Parts: sequence; structure tokens; C-alpha cells
Amino acid sequence: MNDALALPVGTTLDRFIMRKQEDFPFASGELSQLLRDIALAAKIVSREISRADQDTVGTIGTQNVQGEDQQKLDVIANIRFIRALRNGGEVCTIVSEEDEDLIHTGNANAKYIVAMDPLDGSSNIDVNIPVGTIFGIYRRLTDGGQDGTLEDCLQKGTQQVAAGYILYGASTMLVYTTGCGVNGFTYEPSLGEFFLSHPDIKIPDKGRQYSCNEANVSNFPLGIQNYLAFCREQKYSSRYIGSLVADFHRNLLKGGIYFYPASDKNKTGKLRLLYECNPLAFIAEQAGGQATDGIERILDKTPVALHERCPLVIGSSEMIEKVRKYMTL
Ligand SMILES: O=P(O)(O)OC[C@H]1O[C@](O)(COP(=O)(O)O)[C@@H](O)[C@@H]1O
Ligand SMILES: [Mg+2]
Ligand SMILES: [Mg+2]
Repeated sequence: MNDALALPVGTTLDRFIMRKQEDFPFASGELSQLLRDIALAAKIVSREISRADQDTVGTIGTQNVQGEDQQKLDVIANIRFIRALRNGGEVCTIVSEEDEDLIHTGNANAKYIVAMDPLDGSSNIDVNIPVGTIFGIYRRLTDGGQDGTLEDCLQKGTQQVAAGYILYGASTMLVYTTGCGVNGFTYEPSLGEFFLSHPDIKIPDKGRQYSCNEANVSNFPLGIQNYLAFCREQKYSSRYIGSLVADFHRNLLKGGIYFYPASDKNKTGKLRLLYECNPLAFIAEQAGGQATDGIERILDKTPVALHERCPLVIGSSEMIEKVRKYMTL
């Protein structure tokens, strides 16, 4: 039973989390606290992003494990989320896009693992285009008293206990699920609070927008090329911000499809299974949509490496089904 409908728009995130916890008599409050820790880090990063001065704009001269130049805000966001999760005490180990290896927080008895993309849409930071943060939360498999292990971190997306994203756009929004529907909260900086603004989000079964980097189309799988031709025939609108969180968020609210398929340039796609595809796939499905690699359900994939990539096709259910048909013709 999703009780979000019982809580009016304007309810604070804190109150919402508390109310949700009441639905789970055996809940111990640790996941609730973890969600609050994430919201705290989001408020700080939102402030950093809106500053846009020499401390936050530009590259930092280092590369991450993906070989991408790290933007200052990639590193700032990474530090801020790690610090909030460490100080919060509910997370034992973190997987981050910006760190090659596991980050152990020292909270050896903590129950949770977080996989995160601290700053998504890095190529858009310096030009004031919306960027985001993406996170997936798992319960560890191993006993407490030790750091989380690779086994704890390489769980299927179906094992997520919660997932969400923060969108740093015209306003800062936190959208998340704990497996009982999807809710969106808008940040009010002058009050320092997130307020429920989008209760019980449902993605339309069908949309008229598609998002992909068409520059790579010539070496997309034939099924995807044919689906794109279908979208054009249908006179669907092409919308591509180049920030996954922002493109996904628009499609979540209005209906539509985002895809980043495999191509000659990115043999296994570009996006990372653990901290980009799995969290957004959980949200998409909880909102009534779907997420696949073109054919297979993202959440059923068994991860084998922390930073592995996979093709992503995500959004309105009927559009994902259409892609699957084209891909299996
Ligand atoms: O520039 P491209 O190839 O279109 O890729 C854009 C995609 O890459 C990303 O920027 C990858 O995420 P990061 O910025 O976190 O590395 C997505 O947000 C976006 O959808
Ligand atoms: Mg990203
Ligand atoms: Mg990133």
C-alpha cells in the first residue's frame, strides 16, 4: 500500500520518511537515516553547483577510473556524499564512479552499501545545464564487524532496497523509491527543506519524445536504428540534454524514451550498470515504466565488475516494448 497519497504536497521529506517507516513495523530507522544523510549531501552539493566560481568550475587535472577528466564538481560532490554517508553511520561501503576501488567508511557494523554517481552529466557542468546525482542502496550480504566486500557490492539491481537521483536544475529535486512507488521532493533553499512536490509519480505508458546522441547512430545496433527511423516517421520530438538524470526526469514526468546503446565507439554502451542503470531502472519500473539493454531487463543482470558498462533503453513501457520487438526481429 503506497501511503504517499495520504500525505499532502508540501509535506517535508523528514515527515514523509518517518511516515513511510511507520508502514514497516520492523523497520529500525537505519534506512530512514541513510535517506536523510543523502538529502543533507544533496543540499550542500546544490549550494556548490549554484556557486559556479573558480573553486567549482573547470577540470581538476586528474582522470577517474573511466579515463574521463574529472571536473572539480565531480570531486567536490564525491567528497560531500562520502562524508555525509560516513558521518551518518549507516553505510559500511561505497562504490563511486569517481573511485576505482571500494570506499570503506569505517562503519563496519553498518548494514548498507551505496553505489553512486556523485555528479552525472559532467560535460554540462560549466555551461549551466542541469546535472544530477544517482544512487542505489543495497543491504549487505555479509555479517557486520567488517568492511563490505565485493560480493556485497556486486548484487543484482533487483536487490536494491532503495534508489534515487537528485536533479540540480532550475530547482533542486530529490526523486526516490523504496519499492513502494516513486515520490519527488523539491528543495527550498531559504528554508533548507525538501518538500513533497510530486507524489506517486507514474510515467505515461507512451510518449512522443526520444533522447539519444544521434551522432553515433550509424553504428548503433540495427534494431535501434530501425526504432529511431520509426520515431522520425511518427514525428516524435528529439530531446537530448546530455545529462542522463535530466533526460530521464523529463521522460519520467512526460513520457518518452532514453537510450544509450552499444556502438563501435562504446562496445558495451557508455553508462555504468551499478550506479547509473540499476538505480534509474528501479525508479522506472516503480513508476510503471521499463528499463532494458534493448532486450534484457536491466535489474536481472548479474554485475561482474564495479564499473562495468551496459547499454540502456529506459522509459515508457510501450516504447521499450517496441524497441525490444525491433531488436528481436
Ligand atoms: O556525451 P554523450 O556521449 O552523449 O554522453 C552523455 C551521457 O554521458 C553521461 O554524461 C555520463 O555520466 P557522467 O557525466 O556521470 O560520466 C550521461 O549523463 C549522459 O547521458
Ligand atoms: Mg553519470
Ligand atoms: Mg558522474
